[in-house]
Amino acid sequence: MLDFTQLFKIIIIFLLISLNVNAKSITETLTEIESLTRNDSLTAQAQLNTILLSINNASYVEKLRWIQLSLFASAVNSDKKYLDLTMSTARNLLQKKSQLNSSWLLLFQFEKEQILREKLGLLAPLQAISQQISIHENLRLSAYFNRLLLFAYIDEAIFDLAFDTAFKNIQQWQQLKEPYLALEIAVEIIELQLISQDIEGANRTLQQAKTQAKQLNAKNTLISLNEIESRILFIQQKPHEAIKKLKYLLEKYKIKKNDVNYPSIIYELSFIYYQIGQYDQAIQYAEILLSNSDPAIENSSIAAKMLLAKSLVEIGDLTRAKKFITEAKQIFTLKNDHFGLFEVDKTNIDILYKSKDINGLYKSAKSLVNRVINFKDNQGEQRTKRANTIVQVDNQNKVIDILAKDNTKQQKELSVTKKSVQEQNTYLTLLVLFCLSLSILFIWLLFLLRKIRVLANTDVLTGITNRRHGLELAEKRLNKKTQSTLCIAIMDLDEFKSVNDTYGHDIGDKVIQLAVSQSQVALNEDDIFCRMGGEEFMYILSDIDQIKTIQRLNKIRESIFQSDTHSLGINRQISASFGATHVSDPQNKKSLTDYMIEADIALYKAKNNGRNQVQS
Ligand SMILES: Nc1nc2c(ncn2[C@@H]2O[C@H](COP(=O)(O)OP(=O)(O)OP(=O)(O)O)[C@@H](O)[C@H]2O)c(=O)[nH]1
Repeated sequence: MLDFTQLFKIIIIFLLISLNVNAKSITETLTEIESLTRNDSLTAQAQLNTILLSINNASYVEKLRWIQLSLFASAVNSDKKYLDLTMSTARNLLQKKSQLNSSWLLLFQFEKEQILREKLGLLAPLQAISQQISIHENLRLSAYFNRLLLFAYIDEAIFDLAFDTAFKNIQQWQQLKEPYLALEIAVEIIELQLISQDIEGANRTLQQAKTQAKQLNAKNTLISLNEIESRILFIQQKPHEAIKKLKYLLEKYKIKKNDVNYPSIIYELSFIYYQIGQYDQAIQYAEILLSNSDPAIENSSIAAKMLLAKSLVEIGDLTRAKKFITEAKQIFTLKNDHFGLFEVDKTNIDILYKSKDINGLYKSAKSLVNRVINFKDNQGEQRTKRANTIVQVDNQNKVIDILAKDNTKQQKELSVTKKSVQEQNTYLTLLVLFCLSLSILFIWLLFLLRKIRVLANTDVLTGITNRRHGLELAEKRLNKKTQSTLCIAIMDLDEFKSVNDTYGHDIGDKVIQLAVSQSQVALNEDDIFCRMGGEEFMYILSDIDQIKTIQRLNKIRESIFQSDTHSLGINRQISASFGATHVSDPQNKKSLTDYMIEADIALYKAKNNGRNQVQS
C-alpha cells in the first residue's frame, strides 16, 4: 500500500512531468503544425486555432511562430476570416508596449496586405522601415523582414536585389533553425535562378531542396518542387517529359480539385500544351481551372483566362478569345496589375491581327506603347526603365512583324489592284478607242450624208443647184414674205444643137459650163440659180425693182455673149435668151408653175425675136 507521502510524491512527479510535457508541447506542436502547413494546410490551420488559447501563456518566440504560421496557413488556404482572426490575435499577443512589438505588428500587417494581394506599393514602405528594423538587432525580426522584402522585390521584378536578399535570408533562417522557412526561401531561389536562366544552378538547388523537403515531410513543398522540376524539363525542351511528370504528380499524391497544388499543376499543363501548340489540350486544362470557382485559385484563374484567350486566338475562335480577354482585362484593371494589362494588350494585338483589323491593331499597339511609357509605380525609375525596354522591344518586334506581314499583304493586294487597274485601263482604252471609232464613223457618216445631200442637190456637169433642188428652193422663196421684187427667169442657150453638132458633145458640155460661170457675174448670194436640164437654166433674183432685175439678167446675157470661146477651140460666139416674169402682187401670188409658164412664154418671145435678149 502506498502511504500518503508516497502518493503525494507520485502526484508531484506526475504534475511535473505533465507540466514539462505541456511546456515542451507548444514548441513541438508548432513544429508539427509547421510540417503540416506544408503538407495539409487545412488541418494545420485547424490545429493552430485549437491552441489559440494556450498561446497567450506561450513564450515570445512561440507567439511569433504561431502568428507567422497562422498567417501562412490562411494565405495557403485563402481564408480571409482566419487571416483577420490571426491579425487581431497578433495585436493582442504583441501589445504595442515596445518598439520591437510595433515593428513585428507592422511586418505582420504588411504580410496581411501581401496575402490580400494588395502588394503593389509594399516595397517602398518596407524599404522605409529597414533602418528601424536593423536598430533592434533582432535576428528573427530581421529574417522576417528580409523574407517580406524578398517577396516584394520578386513582385516588383527587381530580380538582382531579390537574389541578394534571398541568399541573406536563407542563412538567417538556417541560423534560427527554421528549416521550413529556409526551404521556402530555397524555392524562391530556384525561381530566381530560372528567371535568370541559370538552369544548372536551379537544378542543383532543386535537388537539395527536394532532399530537405523529404526529410521535413513537407508534402506541399515537395509537390511545388516537382512542379518546378517539370518546368525545368520544359525549359530543357522536353515538354512531353514535363507533361508526364505533372500527370504523375496528380496521380501519385492523389491531387484533387480542392488541393492547394491542383490549380498550379493544371495551369502548368495548360501552359505547356499551349507552348507546344496543342491548343485543344491547353484549352481543355484552362477550362478545368476556370470551372473551379474556388477563390483560392483566383490568381490561377486569371492566368488560365489569359492562356485560354491566347489558345482560342490560335485556333481562330476570336469571339470567345475576346470574351476571356475582356474579363481578364477587367480583373487586371481592378488589381492595377500592369504586367497583366501588358499581356492583355499583346493578346489583343494578336486578336486584331487575326481579324485583320489594321485600324484596331494600330490603336492597340499605340495604347500598349503608351501604357509602357506612362507606367510608373512606387519602385520608380529602375523598374519602369526595365519594363519599358522589355515591352517596347517586344512590342516593336511585334509591330515590325505585323507591319512586315501587313506590308506583304498590302503589296499582294496592291499587285492585285494594279492588275485589275491595268485590266480596267485596257478595257477603258478599248472603250475609248471604240467610242472614238464610233465618233469618227458617225462624223464620216454625217460627212457622207452631207455629201450625198449636196450631190443629190447638185448638177453633176455644172456644180450648181440641180432642177429638183432648184424648184424646192424656188417654192420656198415664193412662199417667203419679202419686200423686194422677185424675178423668175428661164435662160436657154441659143442654137446649142449646132454647137454640139459642129464641135461635139464634149465641147457642148464645156460651153454649158462657161455659160454657168459667166452667169455668176451678176448673181447675189441669195439668188437662186439652177440647171433645169440640157442647156436650160432658171434664175430667181430678188432686187429693189423689176428694172434692176432685168438689168442684171442683161448683164448675165452680155457676159455670156462676151465670153472667150476661143479657149474652147470655138470660132463663134455663144449667146443665150432669157424669158422673165415678176411676182407683181405679193398679196396675191401665183403658183411657181404659173410663173414658170409666164417665163417660158417670155423666153419663147425672146427666141422668136431673134435670140440673145431678155423678154418679160
Ligand atoms: N453637149 C450637150 N448637149 C446637150 C445637153 N443636153 C441637151 N443637149 C443638146 O442641146 C440641144 C438643144 O437643142 P434644141 O433644144 O433643139 O435647140 P437649139 O439648137 O438650142 O436652138 P434654140 O433653142 O431654138 O436656139 C440638143 O441637140 C440636145 O441634144 C448636154 O448636157 N450636153
